[in-house]
Amino acid sequence: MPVLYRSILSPQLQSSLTCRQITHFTFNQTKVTFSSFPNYTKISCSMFSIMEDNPPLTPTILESTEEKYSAELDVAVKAVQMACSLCQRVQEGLISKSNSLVQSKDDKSLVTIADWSVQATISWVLSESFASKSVSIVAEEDVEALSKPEATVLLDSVVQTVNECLAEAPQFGIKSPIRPLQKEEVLEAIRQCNSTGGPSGRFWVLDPVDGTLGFVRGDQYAVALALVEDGEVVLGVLGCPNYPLRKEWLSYHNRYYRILSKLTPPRPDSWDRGFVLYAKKGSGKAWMQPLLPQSMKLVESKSPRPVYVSLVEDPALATFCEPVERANSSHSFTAGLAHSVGVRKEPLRVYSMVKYAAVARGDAEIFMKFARSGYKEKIWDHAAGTVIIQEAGGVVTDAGGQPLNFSNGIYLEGLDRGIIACAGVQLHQKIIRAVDASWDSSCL
Ligand SMILES: Nc1ncnc2c1ncn2[C@@H]1O[C@H](COP(=O)(O)OS(=O)(=O)O)[C@@H](OP(=O)(O)O)[C@H]1O
Ligand SMILES: [Mg+2]
Ligand SMILES: [Mg+2]
Ligand SMILES: [Mg+2]
Repeated sequence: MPVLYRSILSPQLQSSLTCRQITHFTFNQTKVTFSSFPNYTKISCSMFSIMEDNPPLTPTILESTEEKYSAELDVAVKAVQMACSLCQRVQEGLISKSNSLVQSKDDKSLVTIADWSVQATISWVLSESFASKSVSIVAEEDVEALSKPEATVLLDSVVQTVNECLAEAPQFGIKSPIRPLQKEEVLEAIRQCNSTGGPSGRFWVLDPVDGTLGFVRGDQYAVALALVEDGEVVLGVLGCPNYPLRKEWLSYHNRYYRILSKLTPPRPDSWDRGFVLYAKKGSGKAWMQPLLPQSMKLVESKSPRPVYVSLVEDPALATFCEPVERANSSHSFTAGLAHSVGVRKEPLRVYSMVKYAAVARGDAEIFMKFARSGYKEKIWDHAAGTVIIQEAGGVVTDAGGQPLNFSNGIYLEGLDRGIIACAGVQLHQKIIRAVDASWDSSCL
């Protein structure tokens, strides 16, 4: 059994080390590094013991990552909190009024004023907060449709929505602009998110509204922001404004359960309805913060708390989640996989990266996505969720067991077949083996 010598860790880490955190180190003879989970080099608690004596050879002393990226994480969480508030307002408006503010893009997917407004707002906040460093952002939306002469009403709505949100910024600890942003400034903020990523340097990755279909249906959606440095996701922030009090509600359509179910609807101020999850790579922790702004009365109950993946290893007790739309992931293939590994529960079909949140929080054990051949997964659909699950103790790879590659532009280049995220290594290995066994006979 390999031995992890406590003395080779920095003093700060020595004192804060817990069993769960140790799963976040990788080990080879003389060096312990924070996990990037290359293949299966991750070692789990059961695979080594902790010794208090001197290390065998001259070890590398680990530095704490506590300080690094703290300023970025702080701003990112606040920006996502603001974005969640913006989205809640727009979603209520969409459901109660009209659909005129929902547009179809060239690929027939949807975009709404919330998508553009969140992108503009977060872009503005990041640029203002890190003015000294040039801020590079990869994001989903562009200004093409918004800049057309016939899009004046749409653009006006976006400008208004952005300004309403920025006016509330101080409640989230962010400075408002000195005057409302003009149309051209809003367009510029959206346009500025034109980075194409890559293997070196630092860039933010933003999906302003992930699961736009869920959003317009009054259901689940997420705001996802990540920071990538030298090809690695170092921060992930995931806002899930509609995440319900009880996990069973995740699979219900919001309006459906509001109208038809006898279940008590989630209270707007309750801890579990809506939150922001976040994690810093290598910290061994993922955190959940309820939605702000904080009501003064609830300040104490609104401090962040850690989340952990589920400890369930028995497939029969595991829940797997997947996209709602068959067009986005093969339900029949995942049903076959689930059956062959012994998963017996019905799949939890949920829009957006809320699926990553469900695994990170321990509400589900597995997330699988197998898009049709030819579809290339985008980095903004996975970056934030990946680091959050990993830091909460889980595993995220492609179907070949390789880590997702965020270093090659806007797509997850080289992705082998699909994405598999699991609470634990054992479940993950079982699914990877099942994919290999059934892939050739699948029609994917
Ligand atoms: N054909 C196809 N195959 C796979 N994936 C696709 C496809 N088309 C789009 N997308 C991306 O899927 C994102 C939505 O994923 P979801 O998990 O929310 O899907 S689902 O609506 O629950 O079915 C969605 O993110 P948003 O556009 O941010 O909503 C897209 O980036
Ligand atoms: Mg989209
Ligand atoms: Mg998306
Ligand atoms: Mg989106």
